[in-house]
Amino acid sequence: MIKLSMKQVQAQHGRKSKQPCFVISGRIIAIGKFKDEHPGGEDVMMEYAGLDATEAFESMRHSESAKRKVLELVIGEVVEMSDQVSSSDDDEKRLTNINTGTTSVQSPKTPRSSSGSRNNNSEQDHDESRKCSLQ
Ligand code: HEM
Repeated sequence: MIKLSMKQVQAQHGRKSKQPCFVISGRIIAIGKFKDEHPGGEDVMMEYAGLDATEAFESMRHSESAKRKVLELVIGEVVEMSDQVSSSDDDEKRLTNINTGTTSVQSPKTPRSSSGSRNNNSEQDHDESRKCSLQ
């Protein structure tokens, strides 16, 4: 079972992806195998690739067996990444903000040798925060 945010479903499982999926009731559904057999046609299925198809699915008043079929095609669930972050600790919040910001662009250009002058070597690279992850 994979866990993705809605944005990731959109980015990784859209029409043109290897494994198109849509979401029904928070479940990520692989369209591929079933789309050719779908009594309502392949096109309507692909139209929702990468999107939330819950309303469309419900509005067509699918039968119980159609609903069971949906469950067979589940490959994962949608989680909103921001919900996963523990908010119990102020430090964590701060690190998370850094993570979603621009931390990755710290180039380690601290000249150790050559010029010899260590004057302004403010070693900001000690920043442990980069180890923090959103998972
Ligand atoms: C994995 C998801 C889906 C499954 C397993 C599925 C399955 C089925 C099945 C078994 C039927 C035959 C009638 C029934 O038993 O209810 C059906 C009909 C239909 N489905 Fe889906 N469906 C899915 C998603 C969708 C979506 C997203 C749409 C978009 C609108 C859609 C549109 C339709 C339509 C229009 C029909 C009626 C076809 C007709 O009677 O001519 N289905 N579907």
